[in-house]
Amino acid sequence: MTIEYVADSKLPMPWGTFTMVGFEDTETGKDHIALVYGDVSGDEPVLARIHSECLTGDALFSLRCDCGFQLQEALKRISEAGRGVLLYLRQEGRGIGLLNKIKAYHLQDQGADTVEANEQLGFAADMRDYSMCDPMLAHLGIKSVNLMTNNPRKVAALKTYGVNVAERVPLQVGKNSHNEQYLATKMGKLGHMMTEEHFNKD
Ligand SMILES: Nc1nc2c(ncn2[C@@H]2O[C@H](COP(=O)(O)OP(=O)(O)OP(=O)(O)O)[C@@H](O)[C@H]2O)c(=O)[nH]1
Ligand SMILES: [Zn+2]
Repeated sequence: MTIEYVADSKLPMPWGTFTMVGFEDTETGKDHIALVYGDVSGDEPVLARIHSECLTGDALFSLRCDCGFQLQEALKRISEAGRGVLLYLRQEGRGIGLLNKIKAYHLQDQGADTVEANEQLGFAADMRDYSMCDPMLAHLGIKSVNLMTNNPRKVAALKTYGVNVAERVPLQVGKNSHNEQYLATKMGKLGHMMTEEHFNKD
């Protein structure tokens, strides 16, 4: 994995003006971005979201998942905290790509759950790679993070790639009648930590 900084610019958003930093993985040609808010230098852990691309949820308002809601909530919390970072990783569909995710959704329309659908297509339940995160954070001068996620396996994977996760911060938003089953499968089969009380509060 070779991550190279390419360019940065301002990105005004509804929650404030972030700095968008573009990186390229020169081995795969994939691009990834960091959205940085405030001063993220120093020893104090930085509030962070490591978000995997979900075109349908993040950009197209899909209610099949919770991704878009989590993206917005994370950006809002970062701006409220005054400092933070969101890494937006281009690994759509837990790493299987957009077209395979549509195939997986088709299987889910016929009754499979999110894990079974991946398996029926010949993929593991989660094909994501987090090796780009530590070099991206290092480039930004971030030493440790308080990570917004419900996924303890993501925390464990990040630690094996050298990311210093000081704390896991729950990020439960966006539950609706279309994604109830999907969220239940994430809890039952993928180990996500979510509680009814948390959803009720959001
Ligand atoms: N293969 C597949 N990918 C999906 C599906 N629904 C969402 N995704 C992808 O899942 C990724 C987000 O992962 P999630 O499992 O929702 O959540 P997480 O990032 O592991 O955990 P959190 O940090 O708590 O959000 C994005 O890349 C989505 O495109 C699905 O049904 N099948
Ligand atoms: Zn999604």
